[in-house]
Amino acid sequence: MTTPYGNHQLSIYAGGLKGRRPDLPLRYVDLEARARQMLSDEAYWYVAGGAGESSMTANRDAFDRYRLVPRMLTDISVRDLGRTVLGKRQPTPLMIAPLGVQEIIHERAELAVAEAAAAVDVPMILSTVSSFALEEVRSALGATSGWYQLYWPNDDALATSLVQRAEAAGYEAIVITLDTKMLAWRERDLEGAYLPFLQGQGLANYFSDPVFRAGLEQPPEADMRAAVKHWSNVFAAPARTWEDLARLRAATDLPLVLKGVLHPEDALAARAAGMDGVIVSNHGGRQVDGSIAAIDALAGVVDAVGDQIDVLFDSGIRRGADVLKAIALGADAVLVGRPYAWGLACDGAAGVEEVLRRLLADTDLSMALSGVARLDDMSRRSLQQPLPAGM
Ligand SMILES: Cc1cc2nc3c(=O)[nH]c(=O)nc-3n(C[C@H](O)[C@H](O)[C@H](O)COP(=O)(O)O)c2cc1C
Ligand SMILES: CCCCC(=O)C(=O)O
Repeated sequence: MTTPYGNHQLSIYAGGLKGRRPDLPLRYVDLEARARQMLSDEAYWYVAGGAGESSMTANRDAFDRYRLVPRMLTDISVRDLGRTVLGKRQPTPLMIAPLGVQEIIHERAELAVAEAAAAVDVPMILSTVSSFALEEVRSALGATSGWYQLYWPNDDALATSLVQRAEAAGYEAIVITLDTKMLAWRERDLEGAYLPFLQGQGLANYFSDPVFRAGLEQPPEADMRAAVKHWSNVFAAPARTWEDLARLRAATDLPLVLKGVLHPEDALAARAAGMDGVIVSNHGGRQVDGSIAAIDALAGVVDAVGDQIDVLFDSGIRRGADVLKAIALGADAVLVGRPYAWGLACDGAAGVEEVLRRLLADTDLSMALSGVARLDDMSRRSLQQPLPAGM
């Protein structure tokens, strides 16, 4: 994608102003506040909350300790935000992060997000715990790429079924999320006694799966409680170790990407297990509170495996400079999470689309004003070493 709002000051401001609607504030904090008005307290806190506050806050504070060092008098009149991910060129560095159970945010949930992703041609990673079945969401994406995020169930036949359904539907890669063998101690959700899955929300992929259904005495439509109980038994497998990846590797020809990698040695283990990529992420501070800020883990993982497998990044991307910093440190692409959830809450597909367009415009302008014309030319030379905490 080149120059979303052109090069002339008037067209840049006209482009930005076009999107300036009272129901979709421009600043992140205002957007989140507006979304909060649209949501129940429980749903808002489910999205906004973490496991405690420490790692969520650290994700943002750490970004501020990396500083761009702009260069002057380079030709930035024609720009390219494109990146190559898993061997395929995409027009922007953004991908849609898998966020589960989106029906608590908007009734059209992942279908609305898929339409927005298609409008901006940003590939979407669909969660296993989605509110619409993976086949329907794939259709809503049109020609835009989709990846399928697997919560690796405690039943090999179900895992194989989900992965093969994703492959048949046209998803181009499988993301295996490793950091959620169980949900963390999340005080906000515990306070509200809130777990939407227990009402059957976010379980469309399971309820439509023949292997899952075969494990039930009655279909979910006839006995929801039993179906939810079965889901909680099969959702995850705490005993799984690196050796088990071989069975998933054998179940599909699609590229496999591990999400939730923070330690360079885990990145090396991923490569040794034949994985095609990793996503450096602390799940937006929702799992191990007190874990390293995700951006602080990125350089170590890139240095360990970045020349051999793809390294993606999420957890704390809010504005253009964040995208640039992650790419400069060596990420091939970045996943956008909570910001699009707020766009979805405020205005469905149109809200998500607008949030993505604004983030791209900011990324384009910040890149250009840093003196870089092609995102592929961002490197650690554009960054100051991180400042010590508290500076
Ligand atoms: C409401 C919500 C639901 C999420 N659900 C999933 C999920 O189903 N699968 C997954 O791999 N990650 C899930 N995540 C984590 C995101 O994919 C991503 O790692 C995180 O949102 C990044 O942090 P940020 O949104 O603060 O940038 C979820 C995050 C949120 C906020
Ligand atoms: C049981 C799946 C949880 C979804 C998720 O990953 C999250 O809420 O962070």
